[in-house]
Amino acid sequence: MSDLPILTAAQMREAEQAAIASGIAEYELMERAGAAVAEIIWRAGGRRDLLLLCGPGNNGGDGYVVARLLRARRVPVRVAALGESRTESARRARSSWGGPVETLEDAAPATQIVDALFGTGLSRGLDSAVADRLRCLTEQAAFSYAVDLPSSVETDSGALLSAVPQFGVCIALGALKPAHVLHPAAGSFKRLICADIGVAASAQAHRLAAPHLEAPRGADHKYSRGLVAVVGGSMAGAGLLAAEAAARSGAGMVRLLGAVGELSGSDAIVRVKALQADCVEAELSDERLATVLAGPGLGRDQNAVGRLSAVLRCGRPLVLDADALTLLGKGEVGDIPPSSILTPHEGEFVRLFGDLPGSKIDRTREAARRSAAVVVLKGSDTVIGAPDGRVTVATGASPWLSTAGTGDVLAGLAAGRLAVVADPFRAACEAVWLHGEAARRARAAFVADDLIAQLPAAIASRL
Ligand SMILES: NC(=O)C1=CN([C@@H]2O[C@H](COP(=O)(O)OP(=O)(O)OC[C@H]3O[C@@H](n4cnc5c(N)ncnc54)[C@H](OP(=O)(O)O)[C@@H]3O)[C@@H](O)[C@H]2O)[C@@H](O)CC1
Ligand SMILES: Nc1ncnc2c1ncn2[C@@H]1O[C@H](COP(=O)(O)OP(=O)(O)O)[C@@H](O)[C@H]1O
Ligand SMILES: [K+]
Repeated sequence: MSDLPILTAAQMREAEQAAIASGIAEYELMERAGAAVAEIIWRAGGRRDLLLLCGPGNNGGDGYVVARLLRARRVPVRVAALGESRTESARRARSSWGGPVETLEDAAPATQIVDALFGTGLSRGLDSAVADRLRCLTEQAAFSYAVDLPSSVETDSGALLSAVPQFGVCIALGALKPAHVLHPAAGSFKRLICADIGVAASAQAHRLAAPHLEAPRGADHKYSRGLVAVVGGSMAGAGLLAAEAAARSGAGMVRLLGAVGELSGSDAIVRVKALQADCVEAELSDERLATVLAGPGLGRDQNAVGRLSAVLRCGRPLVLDADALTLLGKGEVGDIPPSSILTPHEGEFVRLFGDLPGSKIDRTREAARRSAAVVVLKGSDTVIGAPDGRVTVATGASPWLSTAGTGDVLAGLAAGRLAVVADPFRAACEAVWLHGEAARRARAAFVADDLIAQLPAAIASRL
């Protein structure tokens, strides 16, 4: 997994224009795109018969290049087009193909199908007859490819503008687009390949990459490795899950502040009786504390408000989750201290920041800017935003994560990694990646505790 750049349609056009200004002709970019796609299809499908569906723009142009190149390798290729080509490069690619062009309605199914109808230029949903035909042909093929994007997905938001069939492979050209990583669009293909076409793309948004972690050094001790306090509350199990995750995150020591004696769990976690706000305040004055986590199981009553206020005043790097976010959203406690990590799910996010416009990437970035905090907006696509505009998006997390308590594990993990690396954005990225990796290792039907058990192996895999 690499930290591939993610570009919006406009940013991609800018990158393309810069490449053209540097002396690469637009048609040359189309040839490169077509060659990259043809190579991928050739390697997987060899001489299996293939049907290319070509649209009117440059996405269709890429398709004609693919058709020509695979015909040259003696693949039985047919082309079906949606009208005439409307750009100069696409017309050139079509005339270089020079073979027969069927209509979409008349085209018979094939073993391999390539959707080169629309890419970043899609401006509205497909006509229902076109969407139906695309679905039918795709479902009947054994191998299916979407060139750049599945036709019907909105490039910048990942929304579906009309029904999208399930593709086997999506081949992103030059860079990833938001629709490659954001749901629902990111669920419309099984595999994603990003083809390099020589367009230099620098971006503030990237796909989350596997982190490089460091093992403790000989001179380290439990305090130098990071002391984490987890401020528990009325739902003690959630606080314990978070504390257990923090304890297996690489941090040196974890204290769980709350009631003592009523919970099982690891004896490595130091239970500290701190039921009232003043006790929490006293405990959080320990200079050695590297991070404080509040939220999982905190509760929402007046006692929780008092405890959270003590947390917000303590001056340590914070991770705020669950009930802490809900109380902040209600405006019942103070402001969010800068450099905190916030880990909302969609509901908590809206309660905190309202109904922000734009894609999940835009909304997370704006929330991070407004709060001066690192915001981890969770879900099947988790977006991590920093106040300076950097964003990473985690893809491919196991849907088995949709089970109670996994958010508490993520919050504990984020607090632990923050204690280790002292950089909120890096800590949040590491935590999200490790969480996804623990889920991958736990395979299926796991509960939150099983994720925690997988954390040491997930960490060991990145040392
Ligand atoms: N960027 C790069 O570096 C490179 C980009 N390359 C490729 O270019 C692709 C982008 O090409 P593109 O801009 O020509 O847009 P594309 O998606 O082909 O379609 C636009 C056309 O479709 C039309 N149209 C839109 N929606 C419609 C609908 N629902 N139903 C019917 N018509 C509809 C729209 O007309 P409209 O009616 O909106 O005016 C317009 O005519 C990109 O994805 C990649 O594959 C590579 O070649 C090389 C390097
Ligand atoms: N369908 C899904 N696919 C992948 N990850 C998911 C899915 N649903 C939830 N998750 C992840 O599981 C965790 C759930 O967190 P949260 O909603 O706070 O649950 P809880 O409060 O029960 O712990 C988050 O890390 C989220 O990203
Ligand atoms: K396409």
